[in-house]
Amino acid sequence: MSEKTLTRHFVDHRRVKLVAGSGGKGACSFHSEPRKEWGGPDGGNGGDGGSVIIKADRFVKSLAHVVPVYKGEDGESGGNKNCYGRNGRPTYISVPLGTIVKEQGKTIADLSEHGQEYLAVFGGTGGKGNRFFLSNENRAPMTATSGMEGQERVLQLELRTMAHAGLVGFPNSGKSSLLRAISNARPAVAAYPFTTLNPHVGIVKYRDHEQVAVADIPGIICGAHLNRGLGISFLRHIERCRFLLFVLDLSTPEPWTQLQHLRYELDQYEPGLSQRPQAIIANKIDLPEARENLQTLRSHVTERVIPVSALTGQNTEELILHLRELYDGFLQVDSSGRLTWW
Ligand SMILES: Nc1nc2c(ncn2[C@@H]2O[C@H](COP(=O)(O)OP(=O)(O)OP(=O)(O)O)[C@@H](O)[C@H]2O)c(=O)[nH]1
Ligand SMILES: [Mg+2]
Repeated sequence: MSEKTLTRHFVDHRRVKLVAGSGGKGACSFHSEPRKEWGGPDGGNGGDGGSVIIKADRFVKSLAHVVPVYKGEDGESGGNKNCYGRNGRPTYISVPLGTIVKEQGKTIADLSEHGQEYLAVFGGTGGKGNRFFLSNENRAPMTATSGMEGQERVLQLELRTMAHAGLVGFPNSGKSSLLRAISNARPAVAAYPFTTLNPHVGIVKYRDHEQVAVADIPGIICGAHLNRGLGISFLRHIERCRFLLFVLDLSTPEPWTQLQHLRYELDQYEPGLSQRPQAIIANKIDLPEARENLQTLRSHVTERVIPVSALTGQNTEELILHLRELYDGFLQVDSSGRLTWW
């Protein structure tokens, strides 16, 4: 599948209506000779309706296949000879890891582990057959109830890419080129802004088999929080990143002002987001004008600046090593000793 096709089919939010299955009807029947000792009511209960369950699946990468309405399977009606109706089977909606389930804007589930499930709507209970109503007072009940309706809900699904580090930068600063240079990911690269429309995650592999996931997201411009460019809604994809890699195009005049703008836009999305542990990547160091800007950039910022060329691969080792330092530093901070990221 070409990059363009992938782009078109990537969906990171969906609104879904879920209706669980209704319970089956209880049966009303008698075996022969009612009112005699050996006769009597034998209508079985209806089966319960099937629930609808949202399940995280690491092989699913987008919400594109999620349809607007899901209807759970209804329970079967009960039958004579006290036969119970079959329960409706549960309906599963497979979603990518990192999917948040929201109801009226409030988060109600966060599916971040493979196989994790959220039972979104319960199926209706099956109706009772007339056998259920048999009592000493009433030896020939004629009552059978219908099953209950399944629960109904409208939910929003939102995908938040899960990566340890997020690449943040202006369009054309070389984020995708950098991801290609340091990882196995192959996002599109082109000399026009907003080439990247969807997040891509690349895995940086180390000799000791440790793996660090890095997310490339669309470029941000001044006023993105006012919906300029592609806006900032896709910043949801770096919300979970533990550290940020600001990618600056060092060949542009005053690249440090880019950094200020980026931080401002990040904080508009979520106050304090720009303060995550970070490194500044000064890209395009292969260009002469970039080399001139490097010293001035260093004098403008206190954070570590790593000059690289995503195009030639120059100094990408330093970036890869620093990424590992950030990653190891985070693991030490996590006093629980569990390698939990999200
Ligand atoms: N000379 C030079 N050009 C680079 C370097 N890195 C990227 N480029 C070029 O810059 C242009 C943009 O690169 P991309 O990697 O697509 O930039 P991006 O930041 O992902 O852009 P958007 O997806 O639009 O946000 C391409 O023409 C790249 O070939 C570099 O280190 N040196
Ligand atoms: Mg890109």
